Amino acid sequence: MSMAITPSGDKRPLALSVEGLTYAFNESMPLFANLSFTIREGEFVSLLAPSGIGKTTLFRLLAGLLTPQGGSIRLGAEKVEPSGAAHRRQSGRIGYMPQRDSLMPWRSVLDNAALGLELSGIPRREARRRVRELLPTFGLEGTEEKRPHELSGGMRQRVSFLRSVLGGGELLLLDEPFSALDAMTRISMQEWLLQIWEQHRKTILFITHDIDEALLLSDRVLVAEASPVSIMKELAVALPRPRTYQTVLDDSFVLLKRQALGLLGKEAARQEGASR
Ligand SMILES: Nc1ncnc2c1ncn2[C@@H]1O[C@H](COP(=O)(O)OP(=O)(O)OP(=O)(O)O)[C@@H](O)[C@H]1O
Repeated sequence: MSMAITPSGDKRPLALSVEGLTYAFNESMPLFANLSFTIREGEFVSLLAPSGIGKTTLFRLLAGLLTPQGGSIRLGAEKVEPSGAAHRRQSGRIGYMPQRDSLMPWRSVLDNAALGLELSGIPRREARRRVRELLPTFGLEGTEEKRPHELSGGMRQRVSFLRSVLGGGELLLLDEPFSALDAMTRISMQEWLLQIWEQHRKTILFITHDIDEALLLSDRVLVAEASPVSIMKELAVALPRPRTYQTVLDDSFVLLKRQALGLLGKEAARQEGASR
């Protein structure tokens, strides 16, 4: 169950539905205890969580790589089953973008970005055609034949994101994709992601430690404070779109951030104060 600070009248179908999820690697340290939350189709949801809380484990559960010890996970109407035919069908329905790009150093931008499509059985020629079509939108025009070491960190993350968008079905899991970037690149990547998302409206679950990033990008922020994660606090972000980095200076943003810090408690407010 999640505790909503703003009621939602959203009627879009559910893209992801987690109900009563329970999981522990060992009994003395449960990671999830009866956790429930949903994401609607086309929604951008951030999960604001400290390190070590179990986000990688959550992603593995959502992708059907681990079996819940209690509760259920549904992608659309279909239950995630960690084995058998259902899992094979589902494995293409989730796209995953890790913290650091996992591009293959010997492959060109074109071939790296086409990899997700190739793995889902699309012939190489067709996969490359689809990548070429999207390169300008992703700010990667003219980089087709470059190798990853010839690109900046931001460009590498864009290639990685392009691969996830092309290869990964209806739900994209983004695992702190900008945390390794310097502050300026990070801001331009956030603005870029806002633009891309507004064009594609993919369903996104975005993990971050950064309150500004979560509020700037999302429709809704879920807050996981401590292990085991059980009831997540929830904040609806009703800021108008399109948003740009300037949005963080608006009074309505500052008000919302104050609300978020209140939800997160004193510890987060102290850390936030220390980092300014
Ligand atoms: N295969 C495993 N066997 C036993 N314990 C595990 C295993 N995988 C993870 N853990 C433990 O579960 C906890 C959560 O791990 P997880 O990697 O999911 O956290 P995380 O939030 O992704 O961490 P970080 O932000 O540091 O990447 C950690 O204490 C970790 O040591």
